[in-house]
Amino acid sequence: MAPSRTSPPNDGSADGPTPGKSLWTIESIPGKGKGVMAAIDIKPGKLLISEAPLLTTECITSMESTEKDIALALRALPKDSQRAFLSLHNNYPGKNPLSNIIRSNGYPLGPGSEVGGVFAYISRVNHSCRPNAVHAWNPLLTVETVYAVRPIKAGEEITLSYHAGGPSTTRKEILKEGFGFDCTCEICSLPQAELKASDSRLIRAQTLDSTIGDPESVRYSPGKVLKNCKTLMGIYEEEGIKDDRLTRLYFDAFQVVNMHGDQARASVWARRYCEEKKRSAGRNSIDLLEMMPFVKNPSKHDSFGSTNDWKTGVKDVPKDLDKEAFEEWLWKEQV
Ligand SMILES: C[S@@+](CC[C@H](N)C(=O)[O-])C[C@H]1O[C@@H](n2cnc3c(N)ncnc32)[C@H](O)[C@@H]1O
Repeated sequence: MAPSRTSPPNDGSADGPTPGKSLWTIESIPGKGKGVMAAIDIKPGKLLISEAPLLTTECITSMESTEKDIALALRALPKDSQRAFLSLHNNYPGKNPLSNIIRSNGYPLGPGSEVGGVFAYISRVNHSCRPNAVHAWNPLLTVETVYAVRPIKAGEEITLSYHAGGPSTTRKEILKEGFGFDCTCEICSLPQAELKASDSRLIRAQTLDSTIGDPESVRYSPGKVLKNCKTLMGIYEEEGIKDDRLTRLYFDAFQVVNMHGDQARASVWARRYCEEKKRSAGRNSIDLLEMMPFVKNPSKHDSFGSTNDWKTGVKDVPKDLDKEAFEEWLWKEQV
C-alpha cells in the first residue's frame, strides 16, 4: 500500500472529527486510482468529512460555454483550491478536461438538485455497493458531510454509494453507463455462489420495495405492506445495508401506520428515522430536523389518518415490554 499522502482537516465543526487525530488518509488503491482509508477504528455515527465544494456547476451559464465558464470560476479560486480541483481524477480524458473532472467527481447538492459540487476530499471516496459511509448535502451549513454508518477498521477503505440498489448486473450496467467504470467493490467481487445469493436477496428487495411504495396497497392492505417492510428490513440486515435505503424504509413504515391513524407506532418509526439520520447525516441534518416534530405529533404529518382502522395515541406506546415483545407489538404481530 502506498504511503499516506493527505490527512483530513480538523475543521472544528460541532460534531467534527476528533481533534488532533487523523481519521483517514488518501492512498493509492489497486484498480481504483486513489481512495480514502481509515487510519483508526471508526464507529458508526462518526463524522468523517465535512466540506464545502471547491466549485459548483452554478458557474455554468450555457451548454456551449461550459468549459469556459468553469475555467473562469476556477481562476477566481485560491491557488491551493485550483490545484486540488485540477488534481482530481478524470475518467474521460481528451476534450473538455474541466467539464470531465466535474463529470467524474461531482455530487448533486441534495437529492434531485440540478446543482453539482466537486470536493477536495469527498471526491476521493470510491464507490461500494455496500458502503460503510453515507454522504449528504447540508443546506443549513452549506457543506457536504460524510458519516460512518458501519464499523470501519483501521486500514479499511471508506466507501460511499454513487448509486444504490439492484442485483449486480443492473448495478454494473448503471455504474458503467452513468459513471464510466467497472465496479470492483467487495460485493461485486464476491465468489460466484455468494454473489448469486446476494443478488437473489436484492431482487426480492426490489419487489418488496415496489409493493411498499404502492399507495393502493398501503391503503387497502396495510398489514401486508407492514409485513413486507419487516422482510425488507431483514434483507438489509443480512446484506449489511445501512445507507439511505434504511432511513427510507423507516419513513415508509412510519407512513403506513400513520395513514391508518396509529400514532403510537408512527411515533416509534419517526424516532427510529431521526436516530438513524443523526447517525448518517448529523444532528443538523435537514431531514432529521423536518421529521423531529412528528415523533411527538405524527398527526401533523400529511400522511396521517386516511382511515382510523389502527387508531392509537402517542401515549399508547407500551413501556413495560421486553425488546422482543416490543418488536412484536411494533410489527403488529401479537396474537
Ligand atoms: C469520484 S472518483 C473517486 C476517487 C478516484 N478513485 C481518484 O483516484 O481520485 C470516481 C472514480 O474512482 C474509480 N472508482 C470508484 N469506485 C470504484 C469501484 N467500486 N470500482 C472501481 N473503480 C472505482 C473510478 O475510476 C471512478 O470513475
